[in-house]
Amino acid sequence: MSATVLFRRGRVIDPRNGVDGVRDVLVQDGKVAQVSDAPLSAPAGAEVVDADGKWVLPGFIDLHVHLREPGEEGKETVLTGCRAAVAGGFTAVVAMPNTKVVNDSGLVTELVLSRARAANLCHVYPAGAITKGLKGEELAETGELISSGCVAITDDGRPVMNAALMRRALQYATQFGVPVMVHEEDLTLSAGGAMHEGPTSTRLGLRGIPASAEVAMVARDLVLLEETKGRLHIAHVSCEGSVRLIREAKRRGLFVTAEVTPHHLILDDRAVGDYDTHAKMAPPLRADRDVEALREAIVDGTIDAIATDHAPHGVLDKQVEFEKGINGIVGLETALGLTMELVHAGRLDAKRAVELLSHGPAKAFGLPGGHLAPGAPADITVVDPSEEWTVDAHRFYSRSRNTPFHGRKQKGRVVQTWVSGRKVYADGQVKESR
Ligand SMILES: O=C1C[C@@H](C(=O)O)NC(=O)N1
Repeated sequence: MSATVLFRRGRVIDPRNGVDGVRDVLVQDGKVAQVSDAPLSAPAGAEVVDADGKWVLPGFIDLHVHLREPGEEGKETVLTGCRAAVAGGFTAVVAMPNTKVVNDSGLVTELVLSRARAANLCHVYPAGAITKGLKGEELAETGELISSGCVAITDDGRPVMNAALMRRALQYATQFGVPVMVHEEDLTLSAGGAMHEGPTSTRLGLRGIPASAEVAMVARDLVLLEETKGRLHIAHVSCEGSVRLIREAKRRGLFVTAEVTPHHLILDDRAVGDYDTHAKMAPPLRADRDVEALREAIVDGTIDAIATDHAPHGVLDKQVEFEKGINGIVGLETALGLTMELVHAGRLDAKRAVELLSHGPAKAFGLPGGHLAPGAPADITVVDPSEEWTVDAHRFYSRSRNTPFHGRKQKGRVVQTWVSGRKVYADGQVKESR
């Protein structure tokens, strides 16, 4: 049930609508009803949220989440992933198709959507596969995927190595008005690599993945984008060379958007330390110069969104030799804290940080939400910007705990999450209504 709610005297940061100041926000019937400079009186029966000293924000939208259902429910399910999402302040997530069965058909899309309806916590938007079975050989039924509810197509986890196929995917997806989301990795350059190629990989004696494995594919796809006049979204950008190409493509007016993960903004390849598989992911953590370039790119608008690439894996996937460790880390419950590190360090202003987590992703994929104008869905995240806390992976709502950030001190925490005017997370508890 969505009640009448009054968020009182919070700092409302709504970048799309140019709002940054103390406001009252009234929510009715699952929508934002009023945003007011002057204090509002609470309608009879309204729940009042004292937001003094807190930030009242458009709900966060994560363009890149692995929910693992169907097929790997031991790592995550749609339900446990949605719990982790709302605990992290996310009111909407885009679910990657590299499940087992792959989401390359309307049937799997509908299954994910029905699990999301049953979870009834946050919005879940499935992404469908570009190619059947993610094999990179034959296009999946793009039209069927989109009419069943997919908001993008992607082979995430794998690149589309066949350029002709990629070109056709861009042509098709454009007709349906959805972005092609790409995992940029030239497999002939990354083959056998376990981490970024640089002094640290040399010291550890690990085969490296050069930055060119990503940059060369970004270059190829921007050429194809220009030719097809399609719509391209570049997932988890990790290096300086990619940033430079995307910046230039945007300047020339190509329809390209891009995301970066919190971990690529915070850590460099030295985090692999002593063969720590919790610092292993695709693309790998890069050099400090790349991290610096990514930080500049989120500020200047080259990057549109912070997306977590939440990638749950089991203990046995990680407690192995580094080369055998599986790629990926969970991210939903640490994204805000890590982003706030950049805000507190003066590297990112609060308004832009909020934009990267809300309006930026909404705009990139054409999703509802991401702002708080009257009439917008009442998807709202309340943050205490000064609460200090320590990441404890054992307390994650996610079914998996694979994070390099366990024990890290954070300042800034999600205190409440509201979806369509319903409180789904508060006081450290997910509020289920199934
Ligand atoms: O692209 C990907 C896929 C993901 C996964 O675990 O599915 N893990 C990663 O680290 N990168």
